[in-house]
Amino acid sequence: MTSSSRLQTKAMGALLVVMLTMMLVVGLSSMALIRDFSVRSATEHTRTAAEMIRVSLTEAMLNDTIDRRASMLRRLAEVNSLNEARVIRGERVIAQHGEGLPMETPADDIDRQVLASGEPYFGLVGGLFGEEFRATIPYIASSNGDINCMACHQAPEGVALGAVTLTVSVGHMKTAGMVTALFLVVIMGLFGVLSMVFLGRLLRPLVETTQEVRKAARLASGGDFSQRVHSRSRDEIGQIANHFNEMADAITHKLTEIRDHVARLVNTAPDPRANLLEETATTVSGLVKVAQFKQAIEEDQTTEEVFFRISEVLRTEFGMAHFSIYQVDRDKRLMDTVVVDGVLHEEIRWCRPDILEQSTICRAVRTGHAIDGLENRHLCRAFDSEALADGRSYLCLPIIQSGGVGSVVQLVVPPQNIPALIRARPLISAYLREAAPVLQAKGLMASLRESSLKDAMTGLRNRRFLEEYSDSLVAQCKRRQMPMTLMMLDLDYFKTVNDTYGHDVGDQILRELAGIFQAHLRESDLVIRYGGEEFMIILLDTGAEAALDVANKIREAVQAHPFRVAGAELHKTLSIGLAAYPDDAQAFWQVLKYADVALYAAKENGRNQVVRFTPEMWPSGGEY
Ligand SMILES: Nc1nc2c(ncn2[C@@H]2O[C@H](COP(=O)(O)OP(=O)(O)OP(=O)(O)O)[C@@H](O)[C@H]2O)c(=O)[nH]1
Repeated sequence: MTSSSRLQTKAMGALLVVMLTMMLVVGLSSMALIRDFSVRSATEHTRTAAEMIRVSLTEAMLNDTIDRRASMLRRLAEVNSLNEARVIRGERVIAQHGEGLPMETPADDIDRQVLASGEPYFGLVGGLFGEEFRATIPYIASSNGDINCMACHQAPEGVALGAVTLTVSVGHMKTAGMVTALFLVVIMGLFGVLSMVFLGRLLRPLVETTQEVRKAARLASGGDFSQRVHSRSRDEIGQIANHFNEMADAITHKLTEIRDHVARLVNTAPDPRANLLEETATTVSGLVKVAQFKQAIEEDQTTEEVFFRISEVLRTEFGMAHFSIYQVDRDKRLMDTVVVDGVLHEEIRWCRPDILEQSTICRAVRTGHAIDGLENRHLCRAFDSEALADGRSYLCLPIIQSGGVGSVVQLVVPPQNIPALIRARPLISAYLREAAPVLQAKGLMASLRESSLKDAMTGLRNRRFLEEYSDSLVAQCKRRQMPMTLMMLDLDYFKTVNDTYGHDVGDQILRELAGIFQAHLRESDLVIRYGGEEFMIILLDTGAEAALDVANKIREAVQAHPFRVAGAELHKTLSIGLAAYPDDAQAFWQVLKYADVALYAAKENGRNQVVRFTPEMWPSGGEY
């Protein structure tokens, strides 16, 4: 049963209870009133009859016809519609005139009590529902009035000479009362039925309206605001329907507006069949997370942190298990994996490895467009053939930075996860759109920083790099308990090159020299242009002895190298000073100074040689 019909049932039930109570009260009270009336009229009737009997008996006594009193009583009873009329003698009369007729002796307690008390008795025979009324009325001796009782009776004033017991039928009055009560009850019953019909008609618009409002509200709570309520009247119920409809219109309008705005934000077409409320709420909460994500990545320090955060979003927010994030080096046309399946710097897994060497093999990099391998799995030839055979699909989303593809997010799913990825795609794209400018800014910052630590002419690290990283180099050596050797290198008689061939040729020689250094060193060794034509090489995890070999190899390589300048072939030599940490000194800058002192010694000794620092070279023996 619906709540609205419950309302109707309640109202009808209440009316029914009221009507039944009223019928009962009216029925019973009308019966009681008629009974009361019948008792009163019977009382009056018997009083009158008693008086008539008294008068008749007195006259019979005076006329000496008292012997015929029995038949007289019968006639009087008939005339007065009495069922019974019986005269009883009191003790005084019996004493004066004898017992009299048998019927004249007291028949019951009431007779005796009335004679004794002199008080009349009136009552229904058989209780409240009796059909006969009985009156036993005493005849009191009195000298007053029109007849003096004491003239005939020897009795004191006020004594009951006798009494008369009369019974009269009140059955017809009882029947009349019941008929009246029944009539009233029937009338009220009819009135009740009419009231219920009327109430039902009155309640119907309320019931139907509330039923419709209830249904519409239930649908609205689930996000469907299409239901409208039919307005049935112009009263408050009709107004409720109208107000509800206006409210539903306003909500639908506003929500549609919000949904369209939100859909534009995530670059997707709103689905008119989708649940308005749920769709909007889901997208808005997704966008809130995107905004939080943006705030977080802006505070990240490196692009790597940003990529890892994207990876975490893919894993936790979208439940992606398999994906790759590639970073593209546009200048060199290379690309590299940053994250694979949530792990940083993992081996390439979901594409042919040759895309790393030639980024244009990657379709997303080449075209700058999203590559939708969910619909057509054979769209990109670089997708891993094993994954393809496993039935997996892919979606590759390029991240555009500085007008080109800076990175690519590749999502790999089994067939059953394709619909979920299609649904998630707009929001994933929203995340990547937010990440793009942040990655660009961070990349720019990183390259700016990188360039500020590099020498523009040779591409080697500069003196500023040394200033920034010397402490961490020492800390690293201490932590790993490894040695480190510093070399100071200086071209011999470089001034003459400048003077003879000009500065440009001098620059070219310096650049070539940088190439020779790098060719003879390990990846972990650091080559720094210390200033002018002076260079510094730091050999990590290398003691002075091994470093001497490296230094000599470099020196020999430079000596053997033909610098081709202005159509001529030029040979240059190099002097190298060398000092070791921690053997020569504990402080970095002191080791550096000692290397410089050794270089000076090499120059002094005739150039084109490697000199290892010895304490005699620093006669003061003091701290730097
Ligand atoms: N072309 C060019 N020359 C530079 C650069 N930096 C320093 N030089 C020159 O290198 C020369 C260094 O000369 P000096 O320090 O007198 O020493 P040297 O001629 O190399 O003789 P040594 O005593 O053997 O060092 C100077 O002429 C500088 O102008 C540079 O970046 N490019």
